[in-house]
Amino acid sequence: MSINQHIDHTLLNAAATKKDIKVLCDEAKKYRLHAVCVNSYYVPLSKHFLTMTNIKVCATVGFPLGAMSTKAKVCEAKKAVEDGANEIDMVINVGMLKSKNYVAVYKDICDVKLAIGSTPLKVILEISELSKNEIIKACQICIDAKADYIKTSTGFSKSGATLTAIKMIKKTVKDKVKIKASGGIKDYETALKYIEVGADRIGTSSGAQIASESLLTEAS
Ligand SMILES: O=C[C@H](O)COP(=O)(O)O
Repeated sequence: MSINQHIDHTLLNAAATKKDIKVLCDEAKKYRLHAVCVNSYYVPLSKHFLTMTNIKVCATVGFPLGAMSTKAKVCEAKKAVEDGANEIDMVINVGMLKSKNYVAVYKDICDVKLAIGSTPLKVILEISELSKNEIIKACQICIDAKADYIKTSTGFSKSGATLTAIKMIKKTVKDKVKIKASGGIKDYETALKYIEVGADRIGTSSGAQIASESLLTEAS
């Protein structure tokens, strides 16, 4: 499979306009990317721009802090799926993980999972905020909660994905949960490295750039 089918082309800035979402969707169509990833408000508009294509729409939930009530996340996730979202990217309750309230973290994920049925659920850990042990604990909770993907980062914290973290996550989850590397992945070469160490999906605001570089590389 070429790299374009691993890419969630992402636009999550608060100031993103309808025009910006159209550009995002047009780029996803041009390069036949796997999905666009947008804030949940923009799901209907993205579905509209992607009509008659098989490009998925991922909606973020509890983004970017993950610090709201589980009920609020459930409500946002349900509405996004009703609006046509094909995948949900939710942020864990980072504060509860760091407080060792693992039941709250688990329940937060389980309740969203239950609310969205068979829609794939990606759980964002925000690894830049976590120690190595906290990342491993979060991975184990994601396995127990039957998350479909572990996603490293929101792209809104001090740093994003690292190859070291992906290797550690892969070692912990093996093939039980897929991995989405995200945050700071800006070029084709870097994206490939993430796939080589175990990422199944790349979340990036540089999806068009990466896909265009991959075409140039294949052509040369
Ligand atoms: O969800 C993915 C991230 O927001 C993308 O991060 P990025 O803007 O650093 O590419």
